[in-house]
Amino acid sequence: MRYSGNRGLSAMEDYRFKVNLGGMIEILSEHLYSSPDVFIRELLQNAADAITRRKEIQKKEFEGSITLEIEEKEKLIFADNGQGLMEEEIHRFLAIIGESSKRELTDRSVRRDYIGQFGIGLLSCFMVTDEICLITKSCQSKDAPSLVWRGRPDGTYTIETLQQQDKEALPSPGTKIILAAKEGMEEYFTREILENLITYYGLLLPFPVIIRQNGKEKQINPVYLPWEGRNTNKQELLLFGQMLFGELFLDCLTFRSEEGNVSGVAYILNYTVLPSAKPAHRIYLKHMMLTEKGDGLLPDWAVFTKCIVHATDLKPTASREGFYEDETLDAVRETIENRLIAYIDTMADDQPELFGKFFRVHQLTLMELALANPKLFRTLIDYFEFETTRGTLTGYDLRMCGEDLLYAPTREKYKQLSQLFFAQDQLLINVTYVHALELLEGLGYMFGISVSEVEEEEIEDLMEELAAEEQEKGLEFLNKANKILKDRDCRAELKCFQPANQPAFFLMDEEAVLNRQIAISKNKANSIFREMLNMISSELKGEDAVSMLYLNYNNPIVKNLIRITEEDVLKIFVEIIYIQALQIGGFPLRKNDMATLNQNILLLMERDLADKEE
Ligand SMILES: Nc1ncnc2c1ncn2[C@@H]1O[C@H](COP(=O)(O)OP(=O)(O)OP(=O)(O)O)[C@@H](O)[C@H]1O
Repeated sequence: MRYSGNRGLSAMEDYRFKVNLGGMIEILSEHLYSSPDVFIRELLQNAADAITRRKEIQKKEFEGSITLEIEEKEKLIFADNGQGLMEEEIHRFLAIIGESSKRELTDRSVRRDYIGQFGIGLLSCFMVTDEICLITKSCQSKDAPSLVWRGRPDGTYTIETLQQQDKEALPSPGTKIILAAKEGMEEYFTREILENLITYYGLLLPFPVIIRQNGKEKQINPVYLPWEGRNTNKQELLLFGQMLFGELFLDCLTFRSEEGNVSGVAYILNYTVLPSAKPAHRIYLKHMMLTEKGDGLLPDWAVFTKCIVHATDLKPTASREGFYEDETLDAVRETIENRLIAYIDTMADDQPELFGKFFRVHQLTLMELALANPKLFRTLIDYFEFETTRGTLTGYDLRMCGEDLLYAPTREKYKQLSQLFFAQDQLLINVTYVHALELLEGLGYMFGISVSEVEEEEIEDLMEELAAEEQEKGLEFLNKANKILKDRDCRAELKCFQPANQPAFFLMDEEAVLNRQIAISKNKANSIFREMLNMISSELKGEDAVSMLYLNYNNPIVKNLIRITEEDVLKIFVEIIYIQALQIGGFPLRKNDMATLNQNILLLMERDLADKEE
């Protein structure tokens, strides 16, 4: 009892918090642990720590081992030959929640060689059982007795000392944990589930982990890291990956970071994944499976890999499902990142065939990667492909062609111009594919090549002026044609260009294209939407947005047209050429365009028939 000084107030008493263990277990199972599966992880972890501790105490060689004995759907016995516990340790470490023998006694800091640290892991067993029975014998004294501790979720426990002759007494140091299946949790006591779980969590443990059932034993782990120390060749590593992840991989590479003492293998997926994909890795801490999420540890862009990673010096979060973000983690990520980049870089030169496959499968991810990383850009840009008027060209072809690089910014523009550029063997690049423009601009920047959007002048450069006397001959015709096209916001010009069989080439201003699309949509739209479209079109330059119809003087039909004097006949031809040029360029046709075309074709047919009758 304590008194509150000399003020004459009543006595004040100190009370102790009490913990409702049932409530705590509920919190742990519902909020901290992702599923009851983790009880196997916690048991393995404690056994591994106990073996580490015994090695430390005994200072002489002994081989640790863990055995899981299964009584199908009823019971499991989880045994290790670790350090075991004395009675006072049981009272302290098992009975006080949050107390752990794995912290430094002096400053309570976390010991780097142990996996556990919080003193709550064992409670996870209550997700699958109503009683934890732990039989233990300490290695610290020759005469240490076998003790039986029984803990229940209501917070009560008992300790019993066994006599040496008792059947359950342990012959040598270690700990045995016996769990009976809680109602409804029998599936966690089946061979199938337990073997899966123990392999998943304990595959990389450095001492044998054995499953025993009906007198038969099976070891589930190789006891060494397959990618370290020994001369495991690539084929073997690929087989290991196939066994681990259950799929075939294109290739694999190993990595190692001294910081955090991290090493592992990155397996290259054999199929395309979206850059936003979240692959399932296997990330182990101190030989125990920790998480499938590579967040923070593996570069975000490494989506084309599945990795198995082992770390000893990274700090896990409380839920043990990830790592704390700190400088060490950043350094490890950078090392893995550099290794992957170097791998891609050298693969391009050393294994061109494999690189070709890799490149085809992961093109989209590699584009993003190249754009974010100048070093990789330099390697990869030569392999990306671009659609051009000279066929499909790679980045390498483009940077070696020795020409300025012109591109069409929209699909429509490319469609309009490609015929003209193609006919004169001029280069025009379609950048409307994902990342194409950024890659092209990056290429220009890196190799000092001019990259620009195609302008009207460049288009006009592909067309020749008519000789002076021909121009004069064509003037009257042009005036008439312009009169015919006036209502269509279009101006005609006479030029010479290739291909000669193309009578006209239509070039529409970007805003004129939009105007045309709006006009078409307005016809179909309801009144509110029509209002909106009106507002948009009023902001465009409207009247000034004039399109050009370049009539090709190299074309025999156009040459003949110039000689036609009857205006009604000329109108038929000019309108047909105009609408046909629209169609070739892939422009949206207005409602009356098709009607005009049909009407004109009929008129031509009538004229032709009338001529024949005469
Ligand atoms: N197999 C075992 N052998 C020896 N001691 C054990 C064993 N299992 C548990 N203990 C003791 O019980 C304590 C509590 O275990 P528990 O799993 O609850 O927490 P922890 O391992 O210390 O930390 P964490 O909650 O991070 O796992 C341990 O610190 C250890 O002293």
